[in-house]
Amino acid sequence: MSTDNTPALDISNTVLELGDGDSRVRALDDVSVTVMPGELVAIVGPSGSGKSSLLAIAGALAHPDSGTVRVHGTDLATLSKRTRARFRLRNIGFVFQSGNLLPALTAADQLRLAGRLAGNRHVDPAPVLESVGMGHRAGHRPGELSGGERQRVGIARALVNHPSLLLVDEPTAALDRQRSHEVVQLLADRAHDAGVAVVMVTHDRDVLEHCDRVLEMVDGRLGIPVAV
Ligand SMILES: Nc1ncnc2c1ncn2[C@@H]1O[C@H](COP(=O)(O)OP(=O)(O)OP(=O)(O)O)[C@@H](O)[C@H]1O
Repeated sequence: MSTDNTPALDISNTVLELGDGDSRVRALDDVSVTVMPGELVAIVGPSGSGKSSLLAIAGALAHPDSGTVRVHGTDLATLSKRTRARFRLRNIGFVFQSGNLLPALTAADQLRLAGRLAGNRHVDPAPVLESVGMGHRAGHRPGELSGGERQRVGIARALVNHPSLLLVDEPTAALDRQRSHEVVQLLADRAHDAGVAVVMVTHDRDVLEHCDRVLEMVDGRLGIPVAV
């Protein structure tokens, strides 16, 4: 049961082990973190420290060996495979490194498809594209867009079903400095204005100033907050 004080994401004492035999790795080692609606939280840390694994369990793409993951009060482990897929489509948005758009679809159709997959047949892409400054590019395919524009369409697609939680993996990897600031400022605005909880993995220390909290992962452990 969720209330206004319910965290958008509540990860508690999770352990995730990957691989077999001698190559078995503890990707997450007793990780706990709570993110409230309206917060933009950055996760930084060295390569292999477990950042993607954290996003994977938060997005119900992987299941921890122990510990719990709650999204807006729902314990993901209590959902059947089918219900979990529907829950993910409706409540969690994903933004990937380079937008991850389908080459053949216009910006508007990327959003319509995301809506339909979540059971939303009557999505109106225009206001969502407008909200990320892409209203004038609704009819363009990814090949006709710049890297920053593609990333914005990717964010619009992730927002089209009004998720309570947005999981963002290296959104600035393909962008120059100015575009990087614009994209992360956009994520901060969505968090603060629409109350979406945003968890962003990044190597880009330049953009941390836009974040409400920065947490560092080292060897599968989530450490103390980093001062920005
Ligand atoms: N499928 C897998 N099988 C075995 N080990 C894995 C698997 N996926 C990841 N790992 C290991 O788990 C650990 C955490 O990986 P993860 O991808 O979460 O790190 P990361 O911080 O996201 O790294 P990067 O910044 O390079 O993307 C690493 O030691 C990695 O080698």
